[in-house]
Amino acid sequence: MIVADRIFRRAGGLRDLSFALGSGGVTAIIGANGAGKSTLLEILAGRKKADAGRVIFADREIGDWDVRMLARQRAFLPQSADVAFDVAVDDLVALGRAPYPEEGAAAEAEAVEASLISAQAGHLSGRRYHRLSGGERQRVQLARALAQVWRRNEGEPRLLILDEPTASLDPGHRLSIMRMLRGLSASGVTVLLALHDLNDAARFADHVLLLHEGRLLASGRPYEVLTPDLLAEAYGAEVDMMTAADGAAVILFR
Ligand SMILES: Nc1ncnc2c1ncn2[C@@H]1O[C@H](COP(=O)(O)OP(=O)(O)OP(=O)(O)O)[C@@H](O)[C@H]1O
Repeated sequence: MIVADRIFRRAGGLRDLSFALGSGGVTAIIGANGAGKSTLLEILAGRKKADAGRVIFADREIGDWDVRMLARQRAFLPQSADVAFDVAVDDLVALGRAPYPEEGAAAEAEAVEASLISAQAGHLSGRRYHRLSGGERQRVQLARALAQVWRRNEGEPRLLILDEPTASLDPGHRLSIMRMLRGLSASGVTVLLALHDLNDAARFADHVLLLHEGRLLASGRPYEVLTPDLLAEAYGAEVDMMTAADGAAVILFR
């Protein structure tokens, strides 16, 4: 679905990053502050250019995509998505439907409502965005990204790129959103997200990419990447690994 081939970018510090991700599944990009996660996601989304290397999305170089066609197949939620003007929640989420100008009002309303519900924000319909809390805003922004790739029929290849989508959420909402993203990935949507919560990466990701100082330090299944040695190298702190009652790995930094 998406291939990064020897990505190099000076501003962002990325050095020789290569990997390939198939369709579906959840991939978590982890790493310390400044490791290059946001820069990498923006390059993969086609919003920033690499100085060298290529990104191939669905068999075509990302820069060769028609802008509207790309917007229908991949959505990107930046780390600090916000809006400068006052706007109604539903209108903000409806911006995600901009790549579908042929769509009627009823279909747009259906997409907006479904996306708000998926993002645990259905009850925020009708509110003004600027009167919401930080976590509520983050869920509405996520709904906008979901609306962008929303389909009545599942199965089409789609890519959702999310930069720390749960950073402002309380534990209950965080878990609900991670479960929802897993469900989406099971229906064929490829989910690629930057995460700081390594326990969520352990529990919900199929694949983990560990960045360290702009390089790919490790890539693989969570149990292959989330090891004490690799985490100590990437984060500069010792970790204890435990196992939760449901068998999930629990990572505790000392
Ligand atoms: N436009 C830019 N020009 C110069 N340096 C940049 C630019 N954008 C990012 N950087 C630098 O590149 C490095 C990687 O930044 P990036 O935002 O990708 O890190 P990150 O892994 O997402 O960090 P965080 O966990 O703090 O969000 C940082 O040192 C940052 O200061």
